[in-house]
Amino acid sequence: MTNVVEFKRVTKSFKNFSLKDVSFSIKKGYVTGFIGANGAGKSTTIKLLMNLLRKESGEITIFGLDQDKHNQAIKERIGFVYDENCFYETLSIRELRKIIAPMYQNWNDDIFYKYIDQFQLPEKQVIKSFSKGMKMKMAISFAISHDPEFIIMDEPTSGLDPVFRREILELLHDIMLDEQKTIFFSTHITTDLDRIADYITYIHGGRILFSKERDELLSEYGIVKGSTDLLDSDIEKEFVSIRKTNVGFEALTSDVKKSKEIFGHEVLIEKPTLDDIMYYTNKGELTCTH
Ligand SMILES: Nc1ncnc2c1ncn2[C@@H]1O[C@H](COP(=O)(O)OP(=O)(O)OP(=O)(O)O)[C@@H](O)[C@H]1O
Repeated sequence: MTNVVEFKRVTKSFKNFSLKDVSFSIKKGYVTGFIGANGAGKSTTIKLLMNLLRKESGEITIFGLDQDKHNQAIKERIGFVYDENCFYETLSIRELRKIIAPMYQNWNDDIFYKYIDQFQLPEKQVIKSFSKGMKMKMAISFAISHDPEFIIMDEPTSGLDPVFRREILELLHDIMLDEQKTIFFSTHITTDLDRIADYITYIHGGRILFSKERDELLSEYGIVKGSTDLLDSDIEKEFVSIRKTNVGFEALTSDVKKSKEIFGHEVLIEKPTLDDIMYYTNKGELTCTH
């Protein structure tokens, strides 16, 4: 399987935060959801990917090309949607199109107007009068009209109501009907990923905790529930993290098979949600590092 992106041991430090040896890849032809808590390093990673920030060490290749040597050629093939609106707000869509379209060799007005019409965006109205949802739809329309093969989005659904979110996810779904396209997007809303993501990359405290196929992740991990009498210190080490209450324990395992071997039918093992995996993994990390 081809990788569109490879991060190899990338580091970047700010005064109070650093990305530490970040390595992961993004598979061609799939949707990868990028999850992590507030301040985990998602936007920083995306800015590094877009070459908007300089890395301190490591290597980033996109389409097999070195990011620094082929910056312009790479940008032609990427559509980028950023969470903060960087469009000039006193312009209208029509005026902005005149500025943005000539920047791309492959700009395609048929694609652009298809989405402007589909989203019912007013072409002549100033952008500052748009709602958050309209701005996001507009940003996506601009980002995909040069027919990019790789689309990167920083929190495209954040702050949008469920109807807008569903529309954005349907648009992403449409884009993915072309099997050559790849999407990488960050989000806090893990239920959005249930609808669309094939792979999940999880960042926590500037480190990638896992980057895996979603179905594989959800079948390897499980929530184990049982009586605390079943636990001892060795068994507890088998879990990512554990929560004890006065009625028993609840824990996340990253190896359902092994938990079944250990406990047999004495526990209940449930399928986790991505939120469960994030919650228990965060908890485990905190237990290990503090
Ligand atoms: N230019 C900068 N200078 C100093 N610190 C920065 C800078 N950019 C980001 N940071 C810090 O790096 C950390 C990670 O920020 P980042 O925006 O990557 O997180 P995030 O995962 O995208 O969070 P959120 O989900 O809240 O948007 C934060 O603590 C932030 O304050």
